Amino acid sequence: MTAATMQVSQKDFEKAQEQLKLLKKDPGNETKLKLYALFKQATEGPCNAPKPGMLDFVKKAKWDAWNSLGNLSQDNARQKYAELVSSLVSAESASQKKDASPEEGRHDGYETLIVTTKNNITKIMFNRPDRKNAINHQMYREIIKALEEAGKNDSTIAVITGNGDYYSSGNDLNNFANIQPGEMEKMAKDGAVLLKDFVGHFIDFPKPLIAVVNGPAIGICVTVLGLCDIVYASDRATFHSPFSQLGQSPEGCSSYLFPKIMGLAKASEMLLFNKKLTAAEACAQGLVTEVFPDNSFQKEVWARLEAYASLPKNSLAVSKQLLRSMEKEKLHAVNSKECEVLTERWLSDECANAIVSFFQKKSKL
Ligand SMILES: CCCCCC/C=C/C(=O)SCCNC(=O)CCNC(=O)[C@H](O)C(C)(C)COP(=O)(O)OP(=O)(O)OC[C@H]1O[C@@H](n2cnc3c(N)ncnc32)[C@H](O)[C@@H]1OP(=O)(O)O
Repeated sequence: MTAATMQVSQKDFEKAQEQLKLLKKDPGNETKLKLYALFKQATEGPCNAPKPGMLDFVKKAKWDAWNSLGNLSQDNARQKYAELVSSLVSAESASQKKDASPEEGRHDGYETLIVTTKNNITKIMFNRPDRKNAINHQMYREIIKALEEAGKNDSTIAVITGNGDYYSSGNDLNNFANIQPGEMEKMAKDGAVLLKDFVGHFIDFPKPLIAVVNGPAIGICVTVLGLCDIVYASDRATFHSPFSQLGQSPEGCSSYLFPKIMGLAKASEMLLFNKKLTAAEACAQGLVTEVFPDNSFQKEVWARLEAYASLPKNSLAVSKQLLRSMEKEKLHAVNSKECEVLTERWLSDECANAIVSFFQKKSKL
């Protein structure tokens, strides 16, 4: 080795020591031992320390690592140390770049959702996990936009799911907060227009629409399940539509579809008496297509959906439309009626008291 290389190597060695301190991720014990051994070899030469006792595990491991370098020269040890640090720095910066780069196929322009198209599937993921994916006004509008995009793009199927531990806790009750007395009627009317449009987009969705219910589901996100073509649920999911508890009334065409799906008595337990169903109960009553163990839920469901999404796209679309077309007009009429009734409910004392009670409970915690 020439004097010039030795100089560079010494400089690199010092730089590497500084770079090592800046690493954010622990490189792991094996690498740390290698670094330790190379550092000792580079600064002190071959191992000259007495061998530690068998039970002094840490010192023994360090000694073994240093001793294993034998007669490696100090220059070579410095060089190898610098190379190892450099590889750790490169790996960390590559993984940071990967984390920062947008998810493959991710659609722009959404704040409350993550929308992606991959493997012929457009995935619409509720993304307010810290609010249990409660649906605020912006999110209603973004879901409408995402359904419009998914209906027109090249994907074969669309999937709705939730990010985090909840599927969705339904309507964000803040949609009813901070409304001045004189603005109540406007709030109710605007809310009904938005809701009708939202549910209308589920009724008219032209391709297979699949709900992947990853956790508890409440309110509006339960009722529109009747408008989805398939509902897969984790065994951690629950289904709750506490409308009378909230002084409200059913929406999402559930007043018509739930009795058709599960029979009038079971639908009444859910929609009138706030009965919360487990995933197994919802499956037995026909609202859920199949339940999967939570620990294999994502793997099993997405493998199945990818297989479905490789089927002929146009055949699936026309068949879905055939299955739904007889009911479409009826469903739009039901949607209009439900929104009309809800407009009145939102102006009722029963509803106002329930909302106040939710916020009072929160403020007491
Ligand atoms: C255009 C309008 C259309 C309206 C359509 C009609 C729709 C009707 C419905 O959807 S009715 C259903 C409404 N939803 C609820 O009543 C659920 C209310 N939330 C809860 O009961 C609980 O938060 C919970 C059971 C979902 C979760 O309980 P827990 O595990 O104890 O978590 P937290 O309560 O601490 O939740 C964390 C954080 O999120 C806030 N949050 C959760 N859900 C909602 C919600 N739906 N609206 C507003 N905020 C919600 C919760 O308050 C916590 O906030 P904090 O950290 O305290 O600030």
